[in-house]
Amino acid sequence: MKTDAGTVSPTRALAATVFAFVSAHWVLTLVSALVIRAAYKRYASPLRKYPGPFLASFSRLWMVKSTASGRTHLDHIELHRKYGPVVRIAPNEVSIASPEAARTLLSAGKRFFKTPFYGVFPPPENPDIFTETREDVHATKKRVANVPYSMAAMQQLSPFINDTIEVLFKKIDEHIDNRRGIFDLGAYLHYFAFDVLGEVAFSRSFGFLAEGRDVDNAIKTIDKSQTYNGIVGQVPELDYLLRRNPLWQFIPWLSTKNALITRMALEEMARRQPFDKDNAGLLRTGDGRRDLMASLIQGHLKDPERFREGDVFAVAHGAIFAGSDSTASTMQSFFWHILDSKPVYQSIVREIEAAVKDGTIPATGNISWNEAQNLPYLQACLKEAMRVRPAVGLNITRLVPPEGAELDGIRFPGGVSIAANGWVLHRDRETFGADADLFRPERWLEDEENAKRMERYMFQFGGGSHLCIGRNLALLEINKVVPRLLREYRFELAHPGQPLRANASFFVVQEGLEVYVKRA
Ligand code: HEM
Repeated sequence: MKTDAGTVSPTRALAATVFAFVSAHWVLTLVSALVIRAAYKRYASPLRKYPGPFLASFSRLWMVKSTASGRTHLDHIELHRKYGPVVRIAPNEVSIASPEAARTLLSAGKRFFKTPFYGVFPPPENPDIFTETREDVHATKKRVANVPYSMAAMQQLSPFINDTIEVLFKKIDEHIDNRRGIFDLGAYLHYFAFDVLGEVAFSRSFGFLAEGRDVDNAIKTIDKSQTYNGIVGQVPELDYLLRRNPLWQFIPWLSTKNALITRMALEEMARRQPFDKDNAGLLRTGDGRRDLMASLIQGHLKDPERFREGDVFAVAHGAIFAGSDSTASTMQSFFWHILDSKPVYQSIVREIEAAVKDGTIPATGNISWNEAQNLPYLQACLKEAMRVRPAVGLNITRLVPPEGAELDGIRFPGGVSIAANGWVLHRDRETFGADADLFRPERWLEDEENAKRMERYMFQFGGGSHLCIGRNLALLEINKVVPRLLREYRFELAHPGQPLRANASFFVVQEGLEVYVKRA
């Protein structure tokens, strides 16, 4: 364009030249822009001093790739062995290996808040206790939910667990009586954990045990959804293009709206309407049992403004997602480890037999929580299984508060993400000993003081204000079913020495725990 005087303005001339260059060399321009952006991310960040994979220093691709591989827990162990205690795993994120640092990171009141990773877990429009990232809202919801999740309340749920144990034992007996050979104990423990939660949450069994299969592919659907959450959670903005995109629901195999578990939760919500003080607790059979949904409805009736109807649904429904794969994975790890080592298995069987003989545990029928606590070797094996194979395989990630913070002597700037992975933390040799990689239950029994110290650095249930709300239920369930299985049956691995197949979506979902089983 010409000026009044008929000459071209220098600015316009420059713009025209740049435009012409970009049009002619757009590939080169795009590549250069990406390189500059990557270099900026790599070098301008205060995290540049920390080592890590090259890809991770300028993009989140390393995290996406590692999560998609299903073995991110193992990747993180390798990373820390290679690079040391603080590793840069994304431009704005480091992973830490120090259990002391992790304790501070997860402590209540230190203001390390959840990252947007959690916002990807459904339903984003109505977060539950796990997915809520606003700390004040989370605290309100958790206060209400803490009541039905307390150990006292859980003890009242024992009859639900007992009923489910009976179904499991009937299936094992049928298997033995019909001489069916290899028994997929891992799958049945998975069905058991899901059915217990159906009973506990809605007074309804999902029927996995009774049918001996994944009815309606419900478990697969949850696992697929968790895989999506884990991967997309690494780049949460992508969720707007994918699951939060209105077109997503038209892709039938991706939508979870009609999944068995969601359908059941919705049916139960509808069946219990209208919520009122008289009937909220005692709905199913008039036998006085109060399930989780009933207790949450009571919480809602007490404070309808702060714990809304939608929260009742979200928390009860979320319990199935948070509590089933996690509990199943823990039991599978426990069984695999004790069966993989003949001396360990023999010690545990000896302990159970002696406990029956001296009346510590009953010879038949249910075993109570308190009775199971009197089996120290079994308890040590359980703790050790949760140490070497914690059920959560992905990182637990928190944001450093804006003013920055110190973790185990290292100062981190505000706004960066800090990741802690249980598989890494639980292998810390200073805390757990030079043989921390090994499954060795005796470490919990050798020295009481040391056992207490190790206990402080166990993260299988997370920590601080986000400590797992379902841990009492999970531990109760495990302590009721595991000693009873060990008392009544004898197991042998069908494929000795073959490790479990493990895929970390959020939880480490495991397969391959196949055994020969006979009556004790
Ligand atoms: C052995 C079984 C279980 C393990 C290993 C486990 C593990 C964990 C871990 C590590 C966290 C913290 C996650 C984080 O901060 O990112 C967590 C949180 C949570 N878990 Fe569990 N869990 C188990 C069973 C259950 C059960 C049975 C339920 C419910 C019925 C449950 C419900 C929850 C909820 C709602 C949260 C979020 C707590 C919060 O943020 O305040 N979990 N769990």
